Amino acid sequence: MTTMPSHGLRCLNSYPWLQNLRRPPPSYSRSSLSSLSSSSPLEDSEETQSDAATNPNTNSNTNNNKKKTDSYFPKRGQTLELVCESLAFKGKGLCKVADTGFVLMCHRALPGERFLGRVTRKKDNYAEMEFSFGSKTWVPGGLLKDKQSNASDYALGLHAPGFFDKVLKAIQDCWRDPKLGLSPYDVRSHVGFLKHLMLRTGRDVNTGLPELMVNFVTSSHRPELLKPLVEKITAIPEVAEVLYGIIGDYADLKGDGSEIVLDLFCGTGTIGLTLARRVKHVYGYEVAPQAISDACRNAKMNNIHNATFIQGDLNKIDVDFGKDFPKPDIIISDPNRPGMHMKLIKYLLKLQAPRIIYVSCNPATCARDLDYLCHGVAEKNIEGCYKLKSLQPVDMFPHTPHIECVCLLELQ
Ligand SMILES: C[S@@+](CC[C@H](N)C(=O)[O-])C[C@H]1O[C@@H](n2cnc3c(N)ncnc32)[C@H](O)[C@@H]1O
Repeated sequence: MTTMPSHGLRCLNSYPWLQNLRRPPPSYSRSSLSSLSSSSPLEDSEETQSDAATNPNTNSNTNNNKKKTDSYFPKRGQTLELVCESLAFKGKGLCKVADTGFVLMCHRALPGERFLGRVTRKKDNYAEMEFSFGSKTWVPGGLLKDKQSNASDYALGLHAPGFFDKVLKAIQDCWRDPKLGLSPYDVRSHVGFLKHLMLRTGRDVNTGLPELMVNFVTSSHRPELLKPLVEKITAIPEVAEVLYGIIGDYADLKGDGSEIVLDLFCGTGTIGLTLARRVKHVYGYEVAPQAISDACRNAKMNNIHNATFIQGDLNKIDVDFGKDFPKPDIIISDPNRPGMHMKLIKYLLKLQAPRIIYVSCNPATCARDLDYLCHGVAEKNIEGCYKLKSLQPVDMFPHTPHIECVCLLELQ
């Protein structure tokens, strides 16, 4: 976990009053996936690779008995022409060398793409590669002569250029202005302010219009320094957010301000706060003290007075948990990658709130927890009592294998 703050700009079309929310950077909101079991897709994909590598379908039987020549096994650093056949674990492209059928795993390759790649890592039976997308005129110097006529065949380019351009241009036009006092962060000296700019895209599900989320990661909490940049960006109409819209729809609030919302793993409180004006009270739980203080600050900045944020470890709840708040009508749960602890699952099954909105960045633990909530835990003699009513994946991390899912569970 890092204490590095980030400054997330949320300009929500449907919540024009809520302009100042902060959200933790991914490094502290999403811990690493540690719970892969032995039957994980990782192992499956490695088996597939090694089978395919020793039995490439282009050469099958005859080659099984024949010793592979040296040229069959790519060397580290070698550049090869590849075709991506399918996606494997973590979204890596399962690719084959065009001539020999040798299998390689490649970050960011998509099925159907033909491209040039360089071998970065070799294991016993397969290799990993990386490749850089660029304009179609990009071909490594040494290969330019040979490949020039085919260069237009290669699928290159990470995202449609131009989509982020307006935001990038607005930021580039002003961040170097000495009057603003902004400096780039230096990783060696740890001096400077601006670390990363994260741009994420989505589409309004109703209108189909593009939307952008802009996240500044900085070395210290100095929102006043970012103000001129934020003002520039908020003038761009596509900067908006869909996740909160889906959660709002799933919450299906009565609108009479009578409901209690429990926001578990609330982080900086963004989800609960988007609902707060239409409910009686929001209670947020979160383990990180700095996130709790950000949540309180977010509430204050947005003049929200019916939200209470409580610091506590949801993996260590005991019989007293729940005494600080009335029975909720709606529970939001947005755990990090390991998902919910069994103690919390048991608590939720006992509490029986009418509706749970489960937000997850890890489909594996999301599926596990939904299964527990719906079907119970047989080995612990616990019965499930929820029904999955709806599930909406949101592409919060375009061009990566990661996906955010919003799930609506209703008490049966
Ligand atoms: C995916 S983020 C949720 C972000 C949040 N919805 C927001 O808007 O900022 C998960 C959050 O769970 C918190 N967390 C992780 N483990 C926890 C635990 N055992 N108990 C309580 N909170 C925890 C993390 O610190 C992080 O803020």
